[in-house]
Amino acid sequence: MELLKLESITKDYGNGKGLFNFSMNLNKGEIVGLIGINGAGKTTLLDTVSGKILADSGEIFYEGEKLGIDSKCRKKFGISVNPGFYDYLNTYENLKAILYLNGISDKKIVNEKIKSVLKIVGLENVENKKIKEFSFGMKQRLGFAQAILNSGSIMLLDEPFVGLDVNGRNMVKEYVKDMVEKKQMAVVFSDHNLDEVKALCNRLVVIRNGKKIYDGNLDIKSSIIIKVRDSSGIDDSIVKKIDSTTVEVTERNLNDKIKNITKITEITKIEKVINPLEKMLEVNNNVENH
Ligand SMILES: Nc1ncnc2c1ncn2[C@@H]1O[C@H](COP(=O)(O)OP(=O)(O)OP(=O)(O)O)[C@@H](O)[C@H]1O
Repeated sequence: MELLKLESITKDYGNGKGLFNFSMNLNKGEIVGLIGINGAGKTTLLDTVSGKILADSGEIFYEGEKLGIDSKCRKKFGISVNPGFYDYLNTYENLKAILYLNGISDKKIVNEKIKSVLKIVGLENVENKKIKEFSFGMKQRLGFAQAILNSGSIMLLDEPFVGLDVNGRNMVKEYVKDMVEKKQMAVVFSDHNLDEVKALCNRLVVIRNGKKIYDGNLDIKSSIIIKVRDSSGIDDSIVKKIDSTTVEVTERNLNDKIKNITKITEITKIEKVINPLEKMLEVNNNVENH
């Protein structure tokens, strides 16, 4: 079932930076990995959806209902991004503030919820520690605790694994998988690391220069670049012709395709294997560095 639909969201910061005509949907039970290099637009996308920043144009629908693009609307579907902290307050007080903002003030309930979430994120021993004394990894854990307390049917996590040790990363993965399965919620999380993303998500969205360049499953076949004597006679439906002596062949049914090519022309060299996702991120890198 579709929970969220984004239609042509644009947030233009100028100089080609921001988010451009970004559309996607989000269904119950999905864990979407949002991947892109630094500056690709991941945070802008998550902040636009959460209402932290205001988009220039576009539409957001929640369960088919059209919402405005101002932040107040988001409250109704309990979305969470890693929020900021009050540095001079301690762990308990920071989480209490989140619960108060969500209308939960009963002392007993507040206490129970905070104790339970601190146990999940492994911060139960630093309940009274001020955030200004926290390490980066501890802040990431606290950010995840805040996301848990804030989350309703959708959870948005901006680079939740950065700065976390192996235990911390596993804690986030296990919690997310468990919640999505039990509560049928939907999660979108961003990261640069393809392996980390693949280990958690069941759908992948790749963003480059503020635009969506891939949206689909993880089962993306690598392709192989083959140098041939002459590509002119090769059927376009079998391979992708790059130039007169180079073709790109996807790994699926590779042997059959190679047999077909060798019937028509001579293969002179098999050059390299390309993982399309890595290629997308590499190209992105080059573009961003210009
Ligand atoms: N308030 C702003 N004003 C102007 N430009 C901005 C603003 N916020 C972000 N940008 C620019 O928009 C682009 C996208 O930024 P964003 O933070 O969404 O990228 P990101 O994919 O989350 O990057 P990272 O992986 O480094 O967190 C970047 O080039 C960034 O410098």
